[in-house]
Amino acid sequence: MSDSQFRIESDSMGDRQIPSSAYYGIQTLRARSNFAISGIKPLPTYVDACIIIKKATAIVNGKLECIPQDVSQAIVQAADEVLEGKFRDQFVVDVYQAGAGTSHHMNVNEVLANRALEILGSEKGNYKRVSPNDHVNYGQSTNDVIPTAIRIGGILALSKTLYPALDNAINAMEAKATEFKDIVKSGRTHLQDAVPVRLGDTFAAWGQILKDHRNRINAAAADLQVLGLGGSAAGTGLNTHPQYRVSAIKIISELVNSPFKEATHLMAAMQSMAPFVNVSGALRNLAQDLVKISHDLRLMDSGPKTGFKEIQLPPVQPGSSIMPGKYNPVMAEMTSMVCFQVMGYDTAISYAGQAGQLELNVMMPLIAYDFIHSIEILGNTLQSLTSRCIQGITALPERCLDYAEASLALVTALNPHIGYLNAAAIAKESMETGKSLRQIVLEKQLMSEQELSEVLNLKQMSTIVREPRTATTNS
Ligand SMILES: N[C@@H](CC(=O)O)C(=O)O
Repeated sequence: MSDSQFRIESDSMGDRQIPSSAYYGIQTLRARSNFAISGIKPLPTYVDACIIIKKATAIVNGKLECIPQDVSQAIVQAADEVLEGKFRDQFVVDVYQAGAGTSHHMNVNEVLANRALEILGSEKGNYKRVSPNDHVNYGQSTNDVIPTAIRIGGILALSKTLYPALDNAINAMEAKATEFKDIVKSGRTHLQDAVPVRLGDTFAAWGQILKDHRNRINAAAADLQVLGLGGSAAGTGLNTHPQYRVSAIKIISELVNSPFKEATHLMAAMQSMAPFVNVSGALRNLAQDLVKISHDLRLMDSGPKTGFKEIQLPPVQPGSSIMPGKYNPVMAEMTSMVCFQVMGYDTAISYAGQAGQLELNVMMPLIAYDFIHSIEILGNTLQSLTSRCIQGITALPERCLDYAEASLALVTALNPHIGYLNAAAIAKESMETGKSLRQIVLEKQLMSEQELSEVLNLKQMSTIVREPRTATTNS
């Protein structure tokens, strides 16, 4: 390549050739060659969060005359361009990188500085005019910017991806609860026949489970609103203007449209990863119940000829490369796998979360990726599961009723009338002789026909007991 394809940049370690077209600079270049680890680049939401911080700090540092006005404006314009989706291929440092995230942070500083230089009519790399460290990073350190960016990234991912997906999933479950409210099916506990339930209530319960998780996640996420920006390198705020912190956080709140506030103690906000561990725990909790739900969907859909087949999941693609006409519960299978990944991320986040030392936790790049990715893949999964599976589920009411009627656990309803031991003997005889519960009870003259019909009423048995009904019964 000819020299014009490169510019020379220098740092404390010497000179390096940088491709002329690149907006990143020498620190990014070094990090890129040091960390050829996973090939995974920073998540766009994480880049957004970092750029939002840089935009807010450039505005405030300009107003406070810590950096020149024109430089401030050019950085803000550069930040806006990145937020619009430009220069995204310039964020190139591997997820597994320098502790604390200094490499990604410098990548952000360099891209903004070089684009700001262009906006001001200067050459990329002319860092005397706009410096990644002295201007874009004025009053900041990786150590306060990155924990702030993870918080903002978490809030962005929750509000754009996970919350809407959870709300859709909850609505879909509630719609199915209404649609299937009269369908009686056999309950199963220990995977053995149990007393009857309603298919609608199965979906209503899942809706409630998801609602409870949304509340848990939302409660845990309150901690993400507390920012330690302004602490700079060690939480003391060295090199920051006294009015910078409050103003920057105010602007961030406006940009994200979410009410952030200052940390009570900047060192605490820098050292402790507890907010991420806490939200990640809530995500893990959701993932665990989602695994349960997706496994239930697979069981209830199993068949078509040799399984439960109480419900039909909508076929979305041919299931087999060799078995023709087979449709597999692929959306539920995918859901389980994503949930296992979320649980894995939570384990990694908890290891990283306890690995802080003295003023800093340097494991933040891992936390940033795993935390934001967890939220996003859970959100995307729920969105796809809802639209491609839950909303299209149909029921097979006769199949459900057949199982419910065949269940020996129906005998449970006889307990209050003939006692547990008599009921157990009837169930045993029914199992051994193939006679129906009804036939045996009548043969033994334990109850009248009319009494039996009232007690062995599957609709009644599967209706959830609620306060008014209890009150009527008691009165
Ligand atoms: N993480 C760096 C500081 C920085 O990049 O701002 C350190 O403490 O060495």
